Amino acid sequence: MKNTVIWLGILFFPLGIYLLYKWKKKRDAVKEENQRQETTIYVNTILPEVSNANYRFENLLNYESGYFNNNKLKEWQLDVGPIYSKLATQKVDVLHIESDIVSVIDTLKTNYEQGEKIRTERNEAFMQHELKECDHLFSNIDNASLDEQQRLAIVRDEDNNLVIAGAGSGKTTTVAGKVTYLIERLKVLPDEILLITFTKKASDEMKERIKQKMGINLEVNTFHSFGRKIIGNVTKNMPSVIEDKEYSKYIRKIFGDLMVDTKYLNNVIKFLTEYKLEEKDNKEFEDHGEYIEYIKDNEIKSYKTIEKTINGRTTLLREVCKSLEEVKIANYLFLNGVKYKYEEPYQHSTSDSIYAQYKPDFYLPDYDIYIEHFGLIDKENNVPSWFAPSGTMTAKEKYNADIEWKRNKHKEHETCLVETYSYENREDVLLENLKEKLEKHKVIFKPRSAEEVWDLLNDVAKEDVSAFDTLINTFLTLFKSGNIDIGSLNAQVEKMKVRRIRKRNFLFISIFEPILNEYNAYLRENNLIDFSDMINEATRYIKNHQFNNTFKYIIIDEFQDTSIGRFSLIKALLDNNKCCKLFAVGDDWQSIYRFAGSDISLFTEFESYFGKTALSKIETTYRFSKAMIDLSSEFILANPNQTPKSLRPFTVSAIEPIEILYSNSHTNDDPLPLIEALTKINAENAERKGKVKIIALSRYNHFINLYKNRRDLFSVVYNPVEKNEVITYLPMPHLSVEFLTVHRSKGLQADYTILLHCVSGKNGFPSEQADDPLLNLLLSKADQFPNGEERRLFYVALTRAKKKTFITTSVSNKSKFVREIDPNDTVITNPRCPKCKRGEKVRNEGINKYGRPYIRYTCSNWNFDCDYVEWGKVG
Ligand SMILES: Nc1ncnc2c1ncn2[C@@H]1O[C@H](COP(=O)(O)OP(=O)(O)OP(=O)(O)O)[C@@H](O)[C@H]1O
Repeated sequence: MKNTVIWLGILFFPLGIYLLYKWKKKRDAVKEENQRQETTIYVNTILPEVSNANYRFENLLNYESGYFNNNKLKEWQLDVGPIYSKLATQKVDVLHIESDIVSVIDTLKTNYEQGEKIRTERNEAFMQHELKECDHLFSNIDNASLDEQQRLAIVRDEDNNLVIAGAGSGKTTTVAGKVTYLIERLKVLPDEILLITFTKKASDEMKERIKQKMGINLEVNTFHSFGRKIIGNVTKNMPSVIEDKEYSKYIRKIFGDLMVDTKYLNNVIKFLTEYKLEEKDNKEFEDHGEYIEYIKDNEIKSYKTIEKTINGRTTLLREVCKSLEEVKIANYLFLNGVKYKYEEPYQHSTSDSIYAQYKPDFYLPDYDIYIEHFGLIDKENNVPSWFAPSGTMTAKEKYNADIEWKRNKHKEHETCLVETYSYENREDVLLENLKEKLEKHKVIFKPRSAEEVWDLLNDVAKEDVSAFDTLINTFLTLFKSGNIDIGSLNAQVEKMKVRRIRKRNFLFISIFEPILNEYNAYLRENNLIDFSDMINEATRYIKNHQFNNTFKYIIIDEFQDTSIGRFSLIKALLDNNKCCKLFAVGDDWQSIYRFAGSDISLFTEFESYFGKTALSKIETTYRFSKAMIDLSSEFILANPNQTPKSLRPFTVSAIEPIEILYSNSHTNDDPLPLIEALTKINAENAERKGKVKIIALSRYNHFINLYKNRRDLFSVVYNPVEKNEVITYLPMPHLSVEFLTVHRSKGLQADYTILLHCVSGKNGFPSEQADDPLLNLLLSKADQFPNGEERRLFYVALTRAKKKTFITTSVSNKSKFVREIDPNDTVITNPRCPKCKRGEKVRNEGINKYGRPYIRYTCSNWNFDCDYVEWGKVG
């Protein structure tokens, strides 16, 4: 019995399992079927929505709806997102639905998942379609037939569009083409287009072009005129704009009023006398020559005046010292009533057959104390790497041996020596340490009063006071145009690592802030605005929805020179109206207004500022030859921060694109190379009928006046109709020349360009005038390549001429840019000094004291401590 039960168990257990399995399977199948039916019902219910979504997508693909832009796709995807998410998890092919319905669902999934790819392919085809349809339109824009890239840039109609162009590639023509396309093809109303150009002159020209072409009065704005319109529109009480002249005059008045307060005056004096420069560390120089150039570029005269006889006449001149740190010590002694003599011969004779008499840096006659400033060593007695060795000694050994020699001399003769060091200056304790050291030797400090020092500065250091005045004006303009606040400025300074620089910046801000507050209060009280307010206020009104953007298109020319303030205005307009599109055109190689607040990164990193952007390139240049493209591209790309472009010429020309003309004068006011260029142009065009357009470009405005005022060479007549001056070259009166600064020449073209006085130095090209580093707090941090902005400016100058660019320079003072582009840099009278590498090797001939002739080469920087000597062979 027991066995039977066991056997039955063995027999029926698997059967039970099997039945259980069958039952479960059936139950699952029923469940699955129910679910499938449920899903089928659901799918059927949302089917109209799916079909509708597909229909809308189809519509977007339809050419009738124009360019399929990113926003439209995003909007569609956002809308369709919830249905897609539900369908994405379903296996549609197993549902009880008909195959055509499956395909509707699959279409939605594909459209959703591959929307971007479909959109791109569709737009490519659509643009080709537009090119065909608009061929007639594009075949005559400003009497030119647009090229393929120009046409594509126009029909590419993304939400954000950036056109990257080359010089002379027809940017302005493309902008005119875009406006024509929008109005004639897309039926956009002129009122729905906001066209912004960089200058008033450009906006007048563009307006005229569009009027002539289409008979339409389109408003063309500058950023400022547009900002002003918004303010007028919102406030109904149009404020007046503070004039440039009034602006500087008023800032000066505020400054003068603030100076009545002694504390404020003391801050100004401290800044001017102790912190005028943001000094470079000796380690920052590449070679001795660079250090010397730095010294030359900055003032190394103290405030003390001494008698000098020049050409038989005795005048009082500020005493020249050898380094900036020595100037600082000299001024400190002078302003504190401590009498000193600079580089007087030591009271005991030290000269021998090799060395001349020792001259300590300073001597205090009232106390019989000498001061030596050891300017080139750090705390560990190391010298800068560029400091040259001497004979068998390393530079460090030599410098330290010199120090020891001096110390020993003072010990030997029992004279009092006080030492100061360069590292004390870096640590910003030079002057307080000096005071302490001298007071130990009973030196009495009798500081001059603040008023006395201020009068003195205005007497002997007028240039310093006026440079400070300019610095404040520039700082204020940039501060306001960048829409910056004092809090963030202070925070920026707080983060600076070098104590001295931090202190300098805070001192400046303490002088600047009261001026800013007074100035803003003055504007408010008098219902005035300045140029920065026009942009900033307008932005604020848009952000507050007090002004609504009804434009469909914003078109901006010369976008490479946009500032953060202007960007904020555009961004506010775009955020205010999601249907508004942006079309920006520019050339990053021609960005030249950093000093006025423009930020090249707005162009080079456009997408990170505006969001998804379609890029177009226009690269055929209609202005100049391949030789000029090669030369100018190589020149601009020497700055590794410039993005490469492949420009190509429209026509072939064998003419040499540049010619360098030399003046024998070292200074840059010699008109001879200009006359030579005009004579050559005249000869080249003897047969030519019609006018030859010549522009003469100068880095600085003051040289233009210098030339224009040469009544023996030029006649200047004002043309009231064109509102410009006609300058005729008197020896060849059929030639007229337009004199412009390079900045003003942006966007212009001529048959010939004469680039004036490309010499080295502060007034040269590149200008070696360094901006105060304080301005870096407000200026774009993009592109820190040395002379980067000057290089772009030179590029602008090089690319204006259709035929030829004459570059004028001085034989003995060629600028580094001229050296760089001159294919056969042969005309150098004096080679560079092999030691400091910056000065020139100058030949001297003479008879020595033994009556023998000699030839000796020295460095033109000899008076700046470059002691290079080479003896030549006589006969
Ligand atoms: N498709 C074209 N065919 C022939 N000429 C053209 C074409 N497009 C532009 N041009 C001519 O090329 C010249 C340069 O054009 P434009 O002044 O618009 O260039 P740009 O890009 O603004 O130059 P830049 O940036 O150097 O100031 C003009 O004389 C213009 O008429």
